Amino acid sequence: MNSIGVFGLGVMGANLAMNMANKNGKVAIYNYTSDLTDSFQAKHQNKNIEAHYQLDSFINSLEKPRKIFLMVTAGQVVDSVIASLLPLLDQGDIIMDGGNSNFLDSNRRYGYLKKKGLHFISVGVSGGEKGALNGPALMPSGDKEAYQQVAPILEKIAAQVDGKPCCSYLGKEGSGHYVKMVHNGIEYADMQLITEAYQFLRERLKLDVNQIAAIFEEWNNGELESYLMEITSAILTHVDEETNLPMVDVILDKSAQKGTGKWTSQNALDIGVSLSIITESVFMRFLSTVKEERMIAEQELNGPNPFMGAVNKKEWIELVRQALFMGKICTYAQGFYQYKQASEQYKWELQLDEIALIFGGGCIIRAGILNEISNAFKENKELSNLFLSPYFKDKLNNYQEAIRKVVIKGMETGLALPCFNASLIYYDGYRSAKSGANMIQAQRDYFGAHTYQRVDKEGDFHTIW
Ligand SMILES: NC(=O)C1=CN([C@@H]2O[C@H](COP(=O)(O)OP(=O)(O)OC[C@H]3O[C@@H](n4cnc5c(N)ncnc54)[C@H](OP(=O)(O)O)[C@@H]3O)[C@@H](O)[C@H]2O)C=CC1
Ligand SMILES: O=C(CO)[C@H](O)[C@H](O)COP(=O)(O)O
Repeated sequence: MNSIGVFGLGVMGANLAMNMANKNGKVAIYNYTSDLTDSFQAKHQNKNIEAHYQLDSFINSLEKPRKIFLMVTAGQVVDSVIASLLPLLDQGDIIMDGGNSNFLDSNRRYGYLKKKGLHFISVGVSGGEKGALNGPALMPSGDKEAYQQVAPILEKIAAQVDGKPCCSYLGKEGSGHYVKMVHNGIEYADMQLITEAYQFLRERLKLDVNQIAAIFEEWNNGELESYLMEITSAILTHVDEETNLPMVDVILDKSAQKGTGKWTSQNALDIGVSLSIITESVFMRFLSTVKEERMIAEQELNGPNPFMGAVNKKEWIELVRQALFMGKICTYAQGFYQYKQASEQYKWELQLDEIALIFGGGCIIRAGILNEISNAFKENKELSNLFLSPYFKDKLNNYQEAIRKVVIKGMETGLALPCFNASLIYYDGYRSAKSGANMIQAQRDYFGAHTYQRVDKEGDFHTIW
């Protein structure tokens, strides 16, 4: 009998199946069309893998309680796959969904399958195809007792950091997919921040791609160390074989997205938290898609002189480095604040230090900073915002001037740096004891009798203006 079945042999499913077979033992595989099963068989010979072309033989080949790992396109496909499995399953069997499913769908599926006596485990997976094969970060949630039955498999296939798996039980319902969703939001913002640093170095300091690659490589040896930094440096040195140009210059500047960043922003609006940096990164992807309009607008609309003139490049490179690190801190502060609020509102009891540890290896946003984040939440379980932990407070106080200079220079020279900008606005907004909201309240009361609170006494008040 096989200890687990993988349903879905696309990019991720095929690699996860190989990972499971290499590290865990016997794995059954199935894909709803035979093509991917055939190509998997042609590509891999692994004695631990048993391919099935019929759904019932796939299911019947599994040890009970059956453990089925779905790695299919997110959305309606997951529902239709679950519907096809239901007649073949017994009470106590476990379905895991490893796709980037919306956590609201996962909450619904969890409740629906529970009523049928089945367990549903949301498993956020990060690491791309290489991670899936060699060790991804895994974010599982659902019933803890069900998780304990699959933990030996998941924790073995996950990335390992300092002998610990980047996988641990996160909470109830679809919280695992929620954690993965915000992970992706952070991923969007981190990518955009790195892109803004790159644009500043290239378009304002006039450095070439190889110089920037070397700078990013150097930064990657310090506090900015991360997988995304590492791959950006590698991307910059990659040359297109057809044109001999830097690959990055050959790629059309329109970015796609599958939706997880947008969901993160939508959820921030739903639960009422400030998520300006991730949201800007989503908006920039939208804006990037109107390439044709942007090309016309460049001819039609005025901007300032884009040249910085004679400047000390070394000094500016260091300012950009500090601005990038500060942007990262602000992004994580917002993302982890969102986790905290969601955990309270949805009653999930998410452990923020544990989430940061899971992100430490295998996943796309893995980075040195995550150790510091984990420490900050471990040292103070009540910490509301990373900004107030000693390590990050110190960094912000030291780097706020740098990001200010970079943002101002971007504005002065007409270079849009939305995530740097949003980071600084969040920082300045958060550290202001006095906001402008008293004026907003006065305006609301003036036109709508919405009432306001006073600074000098308790209660709700209304003025006849
Ligand atoms: N690629 C990545 O880096 C990551 C992807 N993910 C998530 O993992 C999931 C899978 O992604 P990935 O492997 O990249 O995607 P692929 O497009 O490579 O694979 C999709 C899989 O879903 C199957 N599928 C599609 N429609 C149906 C259907 N109607 N019924 C049954 N099966 C169906 C496909 O089978 P067929 O081809 O035969 O139609 C295929 O096996 C997605 O949710 C994705 O968001 C998560 C982390 C990283
Ligand atoms: O989950 C992932 C990485 O963590 C997937 O690669 C996802 O597709 C990335 O998001 P998008 O396609 O929207 O850029």
